[in-house]
Amino acid sequence: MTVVTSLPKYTIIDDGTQYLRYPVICIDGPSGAGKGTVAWRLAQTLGYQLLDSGALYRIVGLKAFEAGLLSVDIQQLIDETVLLELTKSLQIAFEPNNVSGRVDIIVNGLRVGEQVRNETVGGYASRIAVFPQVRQALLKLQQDMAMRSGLVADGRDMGTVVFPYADVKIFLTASAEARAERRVTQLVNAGQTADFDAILTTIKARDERDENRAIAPSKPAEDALLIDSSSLDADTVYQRIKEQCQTQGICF
Ligand SMILES: Nc1ncnc2c1ncn2[C@@H]1O[C@H](COP(=O)(O)OP(=O)(O)OP(=O)(O)O)[C@@H](O)[C@H]1O
Ligand SMILES: Nc1ccn([C@@H]2O[C@H](COP(=O)(O)O)[C@@H](O)[C@H]2O)c(=O)n1
Repeated sequence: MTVVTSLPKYTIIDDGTQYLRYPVICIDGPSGAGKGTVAWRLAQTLGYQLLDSGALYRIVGLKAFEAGLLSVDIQQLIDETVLLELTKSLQIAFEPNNVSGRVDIIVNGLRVGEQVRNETVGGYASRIAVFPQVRQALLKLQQDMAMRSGLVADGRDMGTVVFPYADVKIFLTASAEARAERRVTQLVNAGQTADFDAILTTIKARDERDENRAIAPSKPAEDALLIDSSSLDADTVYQRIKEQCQTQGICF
């Protein structure tokens, strides 16, 4: 029998104010490390909500591209004020999709297609993710998700910035080569062609941008458990994280 503990807890955040919140499990790490896969399984098993924070940045990146804010020349400056207005104009919601094993993204009432998940949009996301005002505009939406039920949050700065008080923090990584290989398999299984070298180059470029930006860089929280999944299958990763959750008092 699965016993789900999702009781609200009180916690004190910075300014001394007491907030009601539920258990939070953070899974941070680079693209292709397996965060989404394990986050989905944890959320399903525990009956928690799933925050796919990368999807937020992907949506803003895609909309910025469609609005002509992202030039092909990556060095060209982006107008942060315009980007902020665009970000604020987006009403974003998630809905679990049992077929894809990910959340569907609803923007201003319309479901966004799977194109948001491709590597090109991942690149747009990492270009707009460097802007402090954009990150700030997305912060409350993310934190509010922990006010309604238990939460599994997948991203880059879940444990360091968004939920510093989280019950469980995992930094899930894997070598760039292992992650590129997974992407190739994913694309081939979807009937698409895939160039390993091109994917590896793109992954490394995105890692570089995410790890070296001035605000909320991708890095493990001081109290995170580090897991390198390069030679671990997805089930082993899940079991390790489950053990860590149990150690922190989350019941399965
Ligand atoms: N431990 C694992 N071993 C091998 N393949 C894995 C493992 N975990 C996940 N995968 C596969 O690797 C691919 C990428 O996984 P997933 O989408 O979960 O990564 P991610 O970290 O969420 O990436 P992104 O941040 O880009 O969304 C998927 O096809 C998934 O099935
Ligand atoms: N908490 C987060 C999550 C994501 N990003 C940026 O979005 C890009 C896409 O993320 P995926 O997890 O969907 O691959 C990512 O490369 C980051 O640039 C972020 O900054 N913070």
